[in-house]
Amino acid sequence: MNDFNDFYAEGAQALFDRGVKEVPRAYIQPQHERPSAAARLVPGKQLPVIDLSRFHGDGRNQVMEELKSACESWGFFHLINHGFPDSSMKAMLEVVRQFFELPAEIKMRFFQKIGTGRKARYGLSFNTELDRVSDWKDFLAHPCHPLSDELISTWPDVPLHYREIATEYAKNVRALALRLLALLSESLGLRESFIYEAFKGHHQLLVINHYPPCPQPDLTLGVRGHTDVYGFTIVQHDDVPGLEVMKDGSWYAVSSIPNAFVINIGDQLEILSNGRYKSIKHRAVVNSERTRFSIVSFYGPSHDATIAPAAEVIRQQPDQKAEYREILFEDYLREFFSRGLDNKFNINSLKIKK
Ligand SMILES: O=C(O)CCC(=O)C(=O)O
Ligand SMILES: [Fe+2]
Repeated sequence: MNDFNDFYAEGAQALFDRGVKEVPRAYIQPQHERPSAAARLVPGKQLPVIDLSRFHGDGRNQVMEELKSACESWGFFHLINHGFPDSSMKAMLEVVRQFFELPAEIKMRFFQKIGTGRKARYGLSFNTELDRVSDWKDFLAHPCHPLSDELISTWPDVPLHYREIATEYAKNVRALALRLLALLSESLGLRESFIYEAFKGHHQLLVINHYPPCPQPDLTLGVRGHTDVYGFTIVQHDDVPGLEVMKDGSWYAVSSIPNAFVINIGDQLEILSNGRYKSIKHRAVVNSERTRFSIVSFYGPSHDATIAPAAEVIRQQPDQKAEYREILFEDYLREFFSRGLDNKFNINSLKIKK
């Protein structure tokens, strides 16, 4: 085994626990990807904030406009007053902390080198066989829909209340996701149930990212720049900064608002909206002081759904032409998971050439 693989198997948490003072070679990003070599970090500018409670009142039209504009320009927004129980957010973060504190041999019971989106997975990098540079993180991922005893029995049985708390969290995420689906449909001028139906059986994948402190945070990344492949993403952060969003060629650091979620548009909604809504590149940087967690729920089509630009959206556009080819979501996911993070499958391959 070369040292690349040695370090790979070890993972960021183990390196941190061992007290390494230098980031091993396998974690060092090429110059142009490093946080310090990146485009300016633009201070002050912030993601739009959408207040979900205002959809019920007088401000509805205005908030709908804000939602539309956030999805068109940023592809990202903070969501506040979302009705998601605070107790469920707190309990999830706590049980997740406990999971990552478990001894490595217990977490490794769930270890898989490559993801499929179908099985519970403890991972040390996106694709342990193909990534040329590893992420400074470890993570736990598992599907959450359709929720059944059989599905839940495939989730980690440790810590003690993990399954119970994650079940509650998954139900709350789904309830929020269904509200967002209706609002996003309406914001595109589609009937309320349009995206709900387009996603067919629906898929919901939970990914919990754990970023231990890093001795040389300028050399590595928690997650390299990527777009999310599902419909949209619902992210719960703790209070440690790290998420950065690419806009107009610059990286913007996203602040954390207590009890808010960060929502972002994924590739499938970019396709369905014929490019009106943007699946924006983002990444996570790490720091030398504090452990950071993000609890990420990907929501989107079931594997057997075919995603295509919506005819009604195309009709509203000046060119009135589909910009993307349709694709079976299973094929999209297969491409995505079969590559390393360095060579990630890209939505551009579906763009119709003019
Ligand atoms: O940790 C974060 O804030 C972002 C993680 C992320 O982008 C992802 O898991 O897709
Ligand atoms: Fe992401």
